[in-house]
Amino acid sequence: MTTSYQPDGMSPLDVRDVTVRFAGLTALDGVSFAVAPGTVHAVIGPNGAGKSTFFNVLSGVYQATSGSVRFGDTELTALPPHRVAALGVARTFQNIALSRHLPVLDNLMLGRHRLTRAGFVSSGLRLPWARREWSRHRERVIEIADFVGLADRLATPVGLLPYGVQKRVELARALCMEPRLLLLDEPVAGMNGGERLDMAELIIAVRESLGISILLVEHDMGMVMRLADRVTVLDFGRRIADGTPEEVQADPQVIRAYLGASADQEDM
Ligand SMILES: Nc1ncnc2c1ncn2[C@@H]1O[C@H](COP(=O)(O)OP(=O)(O)OP(=O)(O)O)[C@@H](O)[C@H]1O
Repeated sequence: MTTSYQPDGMSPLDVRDVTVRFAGLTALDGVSFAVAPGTVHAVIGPNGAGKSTFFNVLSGVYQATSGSVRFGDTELTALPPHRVAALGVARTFQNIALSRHLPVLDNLMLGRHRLTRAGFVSSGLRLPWARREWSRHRERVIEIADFVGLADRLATPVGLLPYGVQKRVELARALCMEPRLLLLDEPVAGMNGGERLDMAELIIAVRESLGISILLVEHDMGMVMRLADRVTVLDFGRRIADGTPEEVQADPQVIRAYLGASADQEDM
């Protein structure tokens, strides 16, 4: 399971030998793995393992010290965040990054911005073509809101919604970018049990109905085991395992590094 990396030639994402160093600290150390199209791939590991650093490299926020990340035919590592987004890589954040005072609909329309011709948000809808474009995008946004179960919340300011519903709005906003790859950073953090199950169902629906590949960083192991087709495990910046949830769960190195760490914490 932890044998050296073999490119399969058809992955939407090929990560090869990615290393990230910050002034003397190696946050990622030669990490390689592949995300197969239309799958949910989880990246897990104890605190400080390098998961967020990896997401930041993928979305263009950090530059890798060395290595390559190919999305289809495109090398992502040298691109700034807006260019990565333009290729169809959308991201949600650990902490909700929405405009709390704006209604759900407006937040979702902002997610559409990169797909517009001249930016209807800034053009103020003065021109007829801008109005037509706005209507077309609004229709699609309403479809997406319906898909994620937000159709009756479109006029509500985001800040007034329960936390679990706000996380749903964030996912919907990412979908409004019509991504090919969705990066979900701890999508159920801070949620109660019912909200977690709802979010798990929604993530499965996104994969099955929309065929979008999903890369997931998540601490909730139950969630990872339920959702992921494949799991990559990091520890101190190194890949220590890569396989199906069952394979990874049974891997002694993973038990020691990750599950062992949480068992220690429970004992404390
Ligand atoms: N901008 C930065 N400058 C310096 N060190 C950093 C920076 N970002 C991350 N690190 C360090 O890199 C290592 C990996 O951190 P990272 O946040 O990627 O881990 P993580 O697996 O996401 O952890 P957590 O589960 O706690 O979010 C840590 O030692 C962290 O302190």
